[in-house]
Amino acid sequence: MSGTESSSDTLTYRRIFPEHVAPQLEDDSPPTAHLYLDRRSRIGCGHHSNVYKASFRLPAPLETESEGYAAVVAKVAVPRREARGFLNHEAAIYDSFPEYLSQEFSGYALVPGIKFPVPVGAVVPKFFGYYVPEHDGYDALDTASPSPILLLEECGSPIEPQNLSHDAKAECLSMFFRLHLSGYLQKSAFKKNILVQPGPLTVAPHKRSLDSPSFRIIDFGRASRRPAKNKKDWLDEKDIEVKDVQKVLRIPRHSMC
Ligand SMILES: Nc1ncnc2c1ncn2[C@@H]1O[C@H](COP(=O)(O)OP(=O)(O)OP(=O)(O)O)[C@@H](O)[C@H]1O
Repeated sequence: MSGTESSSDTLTYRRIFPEHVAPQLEDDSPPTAHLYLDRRSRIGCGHHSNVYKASFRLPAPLETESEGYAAVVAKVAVPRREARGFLNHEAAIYDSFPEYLSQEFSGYALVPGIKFPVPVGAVVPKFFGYYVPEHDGYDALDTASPSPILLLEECGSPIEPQNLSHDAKAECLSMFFRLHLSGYLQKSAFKKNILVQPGPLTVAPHKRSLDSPSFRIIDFGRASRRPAKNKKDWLDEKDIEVKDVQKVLRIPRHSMC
């Protein structure tokens, strides 16, 4: 992959995750994608990273039927070892997520703690890969080198809990239940880590609208996976996370069963 900061500034990166090796092109060259990144397109920042809107041109014909562009966000770590560590960990978590966690609306289901069926669908952004600068002996934690890049689906802006309907809050909470059921704790329950964007309308004209909001949980730099043994601590942490999310969403305790 090559990354462009300005028209005259191109860097080459290689994909670490997903690990699978794409088939070589006929002339034996590796497939190449292009990321068009402009520092002026920053849309978010946290304690450990900056997040930019970017355009990602996929290699053809390997990743898609035809060559195409995807609107993505590029998350890069600030120059601190700890931040690089978080980004590495987050990339491994995204790489391990089952595919259904990033698939759009897929129906209704009963989830623990909620008495009525809730919509189930994507919980996390789609993962477009984790890339490191291409040079010998590259050390992702060495802050003298450019940061690796985590490429994700763009998922809107942070929620404002006071503006959310009852149903929307139930949907956000149920996303955390689905994440937990899939074996993950996010461990950073803040409103800035739940994003909302216009979602697909189920009735004509089927365009995207905030009348049908679409939510995603982001920021998995501190996330943990359910251990095979000694699950007690994990289950306790899960209960704490549910309470934290309820607080963030301003859901009164007595409304849960
Ligand atoms: N997939 C995305 N789509 C749209 N905006 C995003 C996305 N990911 C991150 N952002 C924006 O960037 C901000 C910072 O991202 P994030 O919370 O992942 O950074 P961080 O540095 O890991 O956070 P922390 O402060 O918890 O260390 C988010 O609050 C959000 O506004």
